[in-house]
Amino acid sequence: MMLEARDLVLEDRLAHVGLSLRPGAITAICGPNGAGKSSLLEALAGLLDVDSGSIVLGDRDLASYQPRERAQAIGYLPQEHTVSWDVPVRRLVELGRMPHGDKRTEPVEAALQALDVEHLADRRAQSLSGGETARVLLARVLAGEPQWILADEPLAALDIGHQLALLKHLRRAADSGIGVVLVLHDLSHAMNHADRVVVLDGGTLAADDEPHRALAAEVVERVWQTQVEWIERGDRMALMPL
Ligand SMILES: Nc1ncnc2c1ncn2[C@@H]1O[C@H](COP(=O)(O)OP(=O)(O)OP(=O)(O)O)[C@@H](O)[C@H]1O
Repeated sequence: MMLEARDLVLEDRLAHVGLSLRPGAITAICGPNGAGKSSLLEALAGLLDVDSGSIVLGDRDLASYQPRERAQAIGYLPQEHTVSWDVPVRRLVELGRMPHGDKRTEPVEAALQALDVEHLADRRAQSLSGGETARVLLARVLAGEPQWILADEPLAALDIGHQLALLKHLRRAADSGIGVVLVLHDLSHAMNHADRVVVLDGGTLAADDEPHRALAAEVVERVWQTQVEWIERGDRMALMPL
């Protein structure tokens, strides 16, 4: 099922943004601070009242979905990683099954393993480090086995090893048909791991294309106002500030 933003307008935050996202791919949303990335992701998750326009999942307006049905389809990880309940980690991840109303343990164990947090399963959730918290909250999203994973800066608190492990996992999820949408500040990760990059600037679309085009040095210079050069090594690219 496609996930579409149709002519979205949100006061001072998004202006006439239109996007059509296909499942089975990783889409990165990039842009400078305040560009509207989190707002767009929240809107795509059906969590914002927009001034005009709509979000359409499949052939229906997302607003017409029951909250439970929407939560089964879309797993959303917000930018703020707050844990309000000091329950054991496994219990927190089990809450990801809530939209399904079942107690299946297999997706919970798979999510704990995928995010490398099995060893933390019996720890109190509020006792975790920042990166551990981020991984546990993403495990809760994965435990719900959503058709779409929408994650706001999922790599920000992670060390490089866990960043790459998560990107590999998300690639496998995308290859299995899940739609993955990530807000990313790290343009090298977006370049190397996304199938498509949406660049926002001041609440409008500055680019929406395959990574090499959307993040070409001239686009980065224009949108981020920073001079850069891409260094190529094999099939990997690294961003070099000039
Ligand atoms: N709840 C809100 N009400 C009004 N304006 C908001 C709200 N949240 C964010 N904004 C403003 O909307 C604009 C876009 O914010 P948003 O959080 O979507 O940007 P972003 O691209 O995710 O930024 P960052 O990289 O800093 O996380 C900013 O100018 C921000 O100050």
